Amino acid sequence: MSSAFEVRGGNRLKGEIIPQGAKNEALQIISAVLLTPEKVTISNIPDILDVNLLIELLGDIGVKVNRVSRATCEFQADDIDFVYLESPEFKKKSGRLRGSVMMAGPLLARFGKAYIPKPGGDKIGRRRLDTHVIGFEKLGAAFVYDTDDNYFRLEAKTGLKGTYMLLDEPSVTGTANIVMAAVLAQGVTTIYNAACEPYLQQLCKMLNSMGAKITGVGSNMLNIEGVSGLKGCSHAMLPDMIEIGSFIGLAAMTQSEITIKDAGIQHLGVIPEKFRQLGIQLEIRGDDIYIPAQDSYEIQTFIDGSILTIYDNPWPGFTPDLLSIVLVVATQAKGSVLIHQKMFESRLFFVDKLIDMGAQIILCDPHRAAVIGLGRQHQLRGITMSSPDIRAGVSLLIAALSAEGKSTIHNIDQIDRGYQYIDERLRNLGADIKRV
Ligand SMILES: CC(=O)N[C@H]1[C@@H](OP(=O)(O)OP(=O)(O)OC[C@H]2O[C@@H](n3ccc(=O)[nH]c3=O)[C@H](O)[C@@H]2O)O[C@H](CO)[C@@H](O)[C@@H]1O
Ligand SMILES: C=C(OP(=O)(O)O)C(=O)O
Repeated sequence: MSSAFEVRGGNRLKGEIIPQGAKNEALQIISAVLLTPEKVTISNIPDILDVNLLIELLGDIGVKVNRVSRATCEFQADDIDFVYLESPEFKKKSGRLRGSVMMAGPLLARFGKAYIPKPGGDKIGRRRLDTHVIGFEKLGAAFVYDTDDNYFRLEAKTGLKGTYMLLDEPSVTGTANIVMAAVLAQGVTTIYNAACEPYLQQLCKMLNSMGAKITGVGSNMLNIEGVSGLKGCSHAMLPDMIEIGSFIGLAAMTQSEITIKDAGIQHLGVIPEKFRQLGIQLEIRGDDIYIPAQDSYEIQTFIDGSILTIYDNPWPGFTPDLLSIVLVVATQAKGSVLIHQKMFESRLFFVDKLIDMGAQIILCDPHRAAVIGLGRQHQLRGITMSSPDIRAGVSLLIAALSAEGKSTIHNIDQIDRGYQYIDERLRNLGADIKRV
């Protein structure tokens, strides 16, 4: 696969775009197929690197995978290969994505053992697995940590037992992992300070349709009454809220008129409101979001007139995965905003590329960047750059599409791991972008 995008900026885009199925939901849902020997059918699967890699990994460990169409897949986990799970090949491959850690919960629950290699995913700061492992331990599993190759071996010789636990932090993948382990544990598990992103709400909905008994879905206190087995089901992924936020940012930055179709508005939480705080006009039309072409947008201040701060928080707070997008959109707004990325310590360094393009940004420290909007007084300039992580990559792509002249973005595997056919879909809206 080619590894760069060549973009000529400045085109105003126009048209409709349909969001892909949610990447982070897909990684949980596809891991959950390991919980039953029966057939599970999943639809609205995004055709992206991370998800395809997880599906491949499941196939490698013996799950029968039938890709009915690009977006729909049938899985049947009735014959798991534990020898492969301990092999160097598995360690290497599963280390390429973050989502593979969520195979551990289901495997531990159903077979009493699991392995977690050092997970991949974005290099955006420390990403510890303590919440996952301590949660499994509370359910009765023992673990051995191999410090040489960062490998966890987990075992639950006498099965898992339900318990009360208060999580140290509401980890998204950690909560998913513990929930998937607890559904087959003996007795009742209560998880307090649980993450409750729509990804998790969807996972719980799916597990309940398989016969699990989970209550409190959508809150930070989940109650799970263990059952002895789960059956097959069908599940459809929600639209990807991070893609939706990215498209809102794209429309504003390129002064384009775009309709985002079937956006699953009721699941977007504060996302539309954060873009409105940047002065962007959005109209909710049924389940679509219409963004009119806007010559300018002005960042709001707080009620007392002080400078706006946009920061991340666990759901229902604003997702950290959209802060890079908000930051890039602010570079062309009127006014100023402080972007505070609380969760990750290395996610803002990409601003040096935006500064090279002519944006006015002060990186205060690794977590905070002050953006002084250009208010369209001049355009950003195209440059050659490399995408450090998935969301910074898309933010740079948005900057390039709004910039004067040619930009080249390298390391676009980072973008492809989360955004389906992005170049083709942007070309359909009128963007000048090609893979080189
Ligand atoms: C595959 C997947 O689903 N990835 C998502 C998942 O990653 P993931 O599940 O890995 O992220 P976690 O929720 O575990 O936490 C992310 C980081 O934030 C820190 N943290 C977390 C909670 C908190 O209250 N305070 C805090 O500082 C953690 O220490 C960690 O460094 O959730 C992240 C946080 O929404 C998203 O960025 C990732 O896109
Ligand atoms: C950080 C992200 O992904 P991952 O957790 O897979 O690295 C993301 O989706 O923005």
